[in-house]
Amino acid sequence: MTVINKTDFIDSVESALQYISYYHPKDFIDSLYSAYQKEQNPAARDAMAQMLINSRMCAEGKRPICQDTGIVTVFVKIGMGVQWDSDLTVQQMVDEGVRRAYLSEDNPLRASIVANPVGPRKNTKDNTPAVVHVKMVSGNTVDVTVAAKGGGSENKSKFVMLNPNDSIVDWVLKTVPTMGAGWCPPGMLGLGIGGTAEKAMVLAKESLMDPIDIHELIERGAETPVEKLRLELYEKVNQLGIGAQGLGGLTTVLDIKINDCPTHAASLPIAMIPNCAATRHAHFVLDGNGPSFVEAPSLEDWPVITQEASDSVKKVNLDNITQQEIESWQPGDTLLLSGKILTGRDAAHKKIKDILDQGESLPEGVDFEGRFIYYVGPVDPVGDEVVGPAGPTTSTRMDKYSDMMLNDKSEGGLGLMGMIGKAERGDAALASIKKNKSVYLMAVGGAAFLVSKAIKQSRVVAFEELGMEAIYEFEVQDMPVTVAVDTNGDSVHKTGPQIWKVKIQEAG
Ligand SMILES: O=C(O)C[C@H](O)C(=O)O
Repeated sequence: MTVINKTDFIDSVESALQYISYYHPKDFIDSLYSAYQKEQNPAARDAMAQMLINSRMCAEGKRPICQDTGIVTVFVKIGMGVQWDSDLTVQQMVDEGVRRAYLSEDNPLRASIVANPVGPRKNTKDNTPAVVHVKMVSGNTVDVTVAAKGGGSENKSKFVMLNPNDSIVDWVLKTVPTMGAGWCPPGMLGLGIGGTAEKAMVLAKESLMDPIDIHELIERGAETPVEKLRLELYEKVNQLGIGAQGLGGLTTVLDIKINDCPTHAASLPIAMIPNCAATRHAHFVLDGNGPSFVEAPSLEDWPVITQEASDSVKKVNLDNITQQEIESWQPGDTLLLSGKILTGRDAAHKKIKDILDQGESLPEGVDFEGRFIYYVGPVDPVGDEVVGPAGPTTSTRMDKYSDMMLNDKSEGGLGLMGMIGKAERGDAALASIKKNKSVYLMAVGGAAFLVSKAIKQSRVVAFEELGMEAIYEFEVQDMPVTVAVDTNGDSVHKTGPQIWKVKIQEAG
């Protein structure tokens, strides 16, 4: 009989969560580096360069890869021969590990969990509770896989009940383009096939805990129907041309993982969950001999990459920007932004709308006229940092506020000049951008620590109670962004994938 001690379990969970916040798995680094080397679209290649540079900086500095340090998801397999020395449940022990890891003084992680999702969505402040899956298995150990799943990729999860003779490939190829770029490709797609609706979702999530090994499968060849499906989907999803950050390119997925199990004769449940560029998971086993700490990798596992200078880099001073200047920007231009920007994301936009709907005035300092907004929820700073990792959040979620933010003050809007975020904008937002001769710029999702180095000053302007969702004013210097939608409403997220899909087809 193995006795597992509460403290060993909690210490191991805490340590694993800290570890995955700053170390990408080696298989992910290798796979991203090989995609970077073969990429032919300069914009997608640059996005992957930023992700790789960011990853190495995080490993060196022990700071989070992404500002979204995720919802903690833990798979615990408990051997039937194990006895617990604990007054806490498994959920409580995991939550204690989460609390300690996220409130660390050396490397605080962002608290992203809100209670009462229907409302009032109040931040729990320590990133608890985690989502815990417990399975009883044979044996005398406790096997734990810890993951921290970003909200942007989790939001793009899909589920369908196909008929038994429907094509899984057709459904995946139809569905992936609808997911846009908010899941921060390139990453993995995890599929759960079979069981019931809820079983398929858990299978899909668990498949993402496996290492990237598609190239080994390509080399040895598929032997089972599931392996054949993995290879077919890997090839065909990449032929869609979506590319890194949805900019168009050769690599959209680094691997396709599939878990399957028996199902009802009438059913074919399919769950598909993407994993973003901030792939974070670690595995450890407790055998009664103390805590288990995952061994630190060698920095030699990371390639040393320098960003290639683009021909069309423009330096922009946002403090004296003119309408004429923004109208000269073309989709795909690289800009280095300096000056002051305001931030705001989901909760701040809702609060602004509620205030305006009640006919009240916005708090002092919240004046968006002629300014740029950055959609971000940063990590708290440590040491001499101005701000912790601060990469862009998915802009599409703010689409419905476009008219409110962009319309001229004379039309009841807030007169915002431009927006900075990640992923594509929907048709209503594009129409609003075009009508207001505004612009939308994108920063690279998954390069949060790198982006934060361009932020030289930070202060909270309003809504401090919203925590990371407060409105800040950042002073930035040479913050790298790409023009994603120009003042005519033309979007690189529409043209990029179209162009690269054709190029890939033509290359045969
Ligand atoms: O919450 C965030 O910071 C980002 C989110 O994960 C997203 O990708 O939209």
